[in-house]
Amino acid sequence: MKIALIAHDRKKDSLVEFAIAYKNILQQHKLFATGTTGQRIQDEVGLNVTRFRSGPLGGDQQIGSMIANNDMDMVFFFRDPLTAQPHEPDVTALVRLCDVYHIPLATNMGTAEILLKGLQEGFVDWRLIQERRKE
Ligand SMILES: O=C(CO)COP(=O)(O)O
Repeated sequence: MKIALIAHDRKKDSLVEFAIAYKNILQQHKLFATGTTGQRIQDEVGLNVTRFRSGPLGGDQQIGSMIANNDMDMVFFFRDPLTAQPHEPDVTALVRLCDVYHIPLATNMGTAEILLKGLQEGFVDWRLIQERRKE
């Protein structure tokens, strides 16, 4: 499965901790990330990640494009609800596309844990069916 990892600055530590905790699951999948988030995941967790541009520089839209092309299976986007983002329209657009294309999306640690464990336990059937259709 293709998984996107994104975090606003104040949530990057949490996403790194999450990735460390669930490295054994995440390393089984193809990982994609916005620039700075991806760099931290590579450096501090040792996972291979395809890095796009930094979120504010278009990285969110690049991941959004994969979603729109039915080429992303799950998104972990640790958003900071307490800090205004200069690229809020990009954030909103990415979240909206997840809903348009029924892509599982976790925006916080609690949901992320359930989503990733559910993936590991085989509960994410719908996306697997979509993935098989692309073959
Ligand atoms: O701002 C972001 C997502 O909206 C994250 O971008 P970076 O990973 O480049 O910091």
